[in-house]
Amino acid sequence: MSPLDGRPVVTAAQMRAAEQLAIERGSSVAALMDHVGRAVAEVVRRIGGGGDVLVLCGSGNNGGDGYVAAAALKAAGIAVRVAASSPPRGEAAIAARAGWDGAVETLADAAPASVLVDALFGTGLNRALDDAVAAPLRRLVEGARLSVAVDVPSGVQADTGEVLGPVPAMAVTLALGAAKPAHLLQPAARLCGTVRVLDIGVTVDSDARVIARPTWTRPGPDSHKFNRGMVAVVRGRMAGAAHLAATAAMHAGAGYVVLLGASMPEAPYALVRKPLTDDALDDPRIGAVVIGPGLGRDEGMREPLDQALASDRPLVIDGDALRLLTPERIAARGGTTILTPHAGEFDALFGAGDGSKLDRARDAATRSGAVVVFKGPDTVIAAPDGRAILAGDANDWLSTAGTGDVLTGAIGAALSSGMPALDAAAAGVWLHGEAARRLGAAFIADELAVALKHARGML
Ligand SMILES: NC(=O)C1=CN([C@@H]2O[C@H](COP(=O)(O)OP(=O)(O)OC[C@H]3O[C@@H](n4cnc5c(N)ncnc54)[C@H](O)[C@@H]3O)[C@@H](O)[C@H]2O)[C@@H](O)CC1
Ligand SMILES: [K+]
Repeated sequence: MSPLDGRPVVTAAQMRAAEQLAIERGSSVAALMDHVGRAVAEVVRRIGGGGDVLVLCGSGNNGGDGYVAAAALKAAGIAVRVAASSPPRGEAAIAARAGWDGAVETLADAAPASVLVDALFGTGLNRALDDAVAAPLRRLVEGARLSVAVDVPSGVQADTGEVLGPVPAMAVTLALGAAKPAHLLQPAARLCGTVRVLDIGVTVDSDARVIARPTWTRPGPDSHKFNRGMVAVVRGRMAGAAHLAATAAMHAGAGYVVLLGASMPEAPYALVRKPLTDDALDDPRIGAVVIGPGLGRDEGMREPLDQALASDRPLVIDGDALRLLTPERIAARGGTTILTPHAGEFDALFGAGDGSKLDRARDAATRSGAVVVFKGPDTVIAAPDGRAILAGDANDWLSTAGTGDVLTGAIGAALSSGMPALDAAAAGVWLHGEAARRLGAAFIADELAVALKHARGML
């Protein structure tokens, strides 16, 4: 059982393919189910505090896992009961049911236990739960001290993170073999509680991963202000937003941050202010140009945006600048570009789609040729080559003005240090998330920008 950080994220189809490969190499569905069920039982025994257990089993292989777990718990001396939504279908699940020698109650009649194990539906869910299942599930989760979902909470769509109908929240979810998008994407992620990956003896790989602590070198004896990373932030109509991004870049560890479009010195004096002259972006030491926070969406702001697009410097584009662009225009730019849209900006730029957030971010990255940071309570970072990084579990207090500007600045700092674009985007998202976690509640964006230094200090 291990945390999600850095682990592959797989769809149901990818997971089935990995399982199929394991089967071709000599395993079987029954053997995998046996492995899973026993591993689930071991975790439930450890975290269940010796309390009695009720295992809810569905008709598919998720239910099969449940029967194996129940039998293993019983063998370990735990008081365990089983209730089923319908009889098992499929050879392995039928065999697993046969391995359980106790009674099988109906969901409607089952009384709660102190520990509830939800093995009703996993990756095979294809529609909302019937009320005859949803209502007892809710009642039994409410009546339990601890609820544990096997693979995903029943009622969530594993690939998209959609919640099909009202589904109760679990305390713990045991992701089998690998994380699924639903463990990170909202609204499903909120219903998963603490997610741990359970090794099931199947090798999985994917070009999507869960965000992990970045590798971001600290200054050394050879460091000076320019080789630590030089960030140029373009100021627009609302100077405060660009100022937040610039402050964030400094506290994320950039060596030299210049605010372009301003000239009067003012605090903080570490922030260099210069006018946005025609050659302002020509300095080859600039490791990242940040444009968009507070830029303004009026036609007058097209000029600085054109200048930034024409420059050969790595570019981070956020906020208003995204409203003045098309994916084709960004793709035509070439070079390194990172886009950081929230949902509204994303829809305006790429169109409102109905795929999963992961699919939409990937499609946007392909179309624009840019790394796309599709931010929100869950953030998906996608690269044009198909790689993706998912970050869940954001501090809800980030939903306040200016925090997006801070993220843009943090990503700018990472990019300016020479990191590849996908890594830089992920490093900025990680730092931003960690700073917010440290601040706790009701912080403001100015504090978040400063708190980046504490998160940076952890690296
Ligand atoms: N494929 C494998 O080799 C393994 C799969 N494992 C488990 O198998 C799960 C996937 O198994 P399945 O593909 O059998 O799928 P599920 O066990 O998730 O359930 C699918 C079954 O439920 C029905 N169903 C779907 N939505 C329903 C709804 N709302 N109401 C009523 N019935 C509904 C489907 O028609 C199907 O019969 C994984 O999540 C995992 O727990 C593990 O046992 C390890 C091995
Ligand atoms: K489940």
